[in-house]
Amino acid sequence: MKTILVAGGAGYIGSHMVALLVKRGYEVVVADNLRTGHWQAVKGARKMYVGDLRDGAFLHQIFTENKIDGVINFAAFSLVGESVTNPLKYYGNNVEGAVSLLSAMQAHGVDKIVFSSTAAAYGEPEKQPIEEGDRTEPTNPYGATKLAIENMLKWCDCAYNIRYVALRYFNAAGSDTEAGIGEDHNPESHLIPLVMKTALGQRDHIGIFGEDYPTPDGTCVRDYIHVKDLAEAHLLALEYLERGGSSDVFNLGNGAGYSVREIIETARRITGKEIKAVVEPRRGGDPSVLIASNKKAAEVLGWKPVLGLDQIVSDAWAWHSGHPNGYEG
Ligand SMILES: NC(=O)c1ccc[n+]([C@@H]2O[C@H](COP(=O)([O-])OP(=O)(O)OC[C@H]3O[C@@H](n4cnc5c(N)ncnc54)[C@H](O)[C@@H]3O)[C@@H](O)[C@H]2O)c1
Ligand SMILES: O=c1ccn([C@@H]2O[C@H](COP(=O)(O)OP(=O)(O)O[C@H]3O[C@H](CO)[C@@H](O)[C@H](O)[C@H]3O)[C@@H](O)[C@H]2O)c(=O)[nH]1
Repeated sequence: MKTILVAGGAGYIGSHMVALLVKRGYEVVVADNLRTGHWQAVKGARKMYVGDLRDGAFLHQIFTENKIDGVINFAAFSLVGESVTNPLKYYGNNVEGAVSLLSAMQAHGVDKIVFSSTAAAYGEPEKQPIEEGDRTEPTNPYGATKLAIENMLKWCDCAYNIRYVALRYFNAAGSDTEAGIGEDHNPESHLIPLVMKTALGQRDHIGIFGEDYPTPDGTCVRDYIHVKDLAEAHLLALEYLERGGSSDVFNLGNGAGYSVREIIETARRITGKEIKAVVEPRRGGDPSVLIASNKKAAEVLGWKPVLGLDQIVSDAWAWHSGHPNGYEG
């Protein structure tokens, strides 16, 4: 049985990864400092280590006590706006955490890593759908830290033969209703959970950040991808590396775009709630359209997302209506 270290496994996407790995018969070891994660989200892991990736002694203990076959790294700060006002917090956590993790892998002879990158690595896209070879020019420090780590991974492959898959996610959403886990960020900044909180009556309205974009209804268009489809892609990436696959970068998105207004309409239909929406000014740094080409992930990894927008919204609604206070109750 293979043992996988999931760094950031108590977070939103990481906890869904843990649940899938356990379901598919992997032994799972989690490392998380619980800064934004929740211990209650970690289901079925063999061990959970609470500590910081930047702490070399902490990682040395994990790699000494467990025979780790591969690593998946979700641990990062990921609030775009905060990264603009406090870039050192982002370089300090995201890049230093990755340096420390790769150093421990090198020291302990672990040679496979799957890394959470982001569509923010592209910045303002040159064309739609976005392909992996397109220009990468992040427009905020968050995206820049992820791109810096992708570059670092390239050099670590050359120097230490640590092979990697970097996965550039588009907009993750939804939940695993069977495992009883979901999205619980504080503060929450993502559109779908905020729409759910509005449907629950926890917020008076959802703000629509700008309606003067060059899109069909004037609101921003994004590619929403179910967190369970994301987790499946990581598993395929891990299996690809286990087969000897060479280091590479893949987009993970549905390949379809929905506007902010379309998301709110879908949520009204699925929840049966009114969901008041108010147009507000644009949020700085938002590209008008981000849609993934997922062709490369299909061809090389054999990944095909199967859960569309209705499933994403209904699973998000199941989680939020069943856990109105997140993991706290
Ligand atoms: N949510 C999205 O739509 C989205 C899109 C693109 C990329 N991503 C990336 O996916 C990853 C997971 O995102 P998420 O939404 O699940 O975030 P999250 O904040 O819920 O999860 C991150 C986890 O990492 C832990 N962590 C952070 N820094 C750490 C450190 N130094 N040491 C140990 N643990 C640490 C946190 O406590 C948390 O449990 C992140 O790397 C994020 O940048 C997310
Ligand atoms: O209250 C809100 C919140 C968001 N939006 C809009 O909804 C869209 C989606 O926003 P959000 O859910 O915050 O996601 P993004 O800003 O698109 O960023 C996500 O998706 C990116 C890739 O597409 C990743 O890089 C980021 O990590 C991830 O947070 C954007 O157009 C926002 O302007 C609103 O109109 N009102």
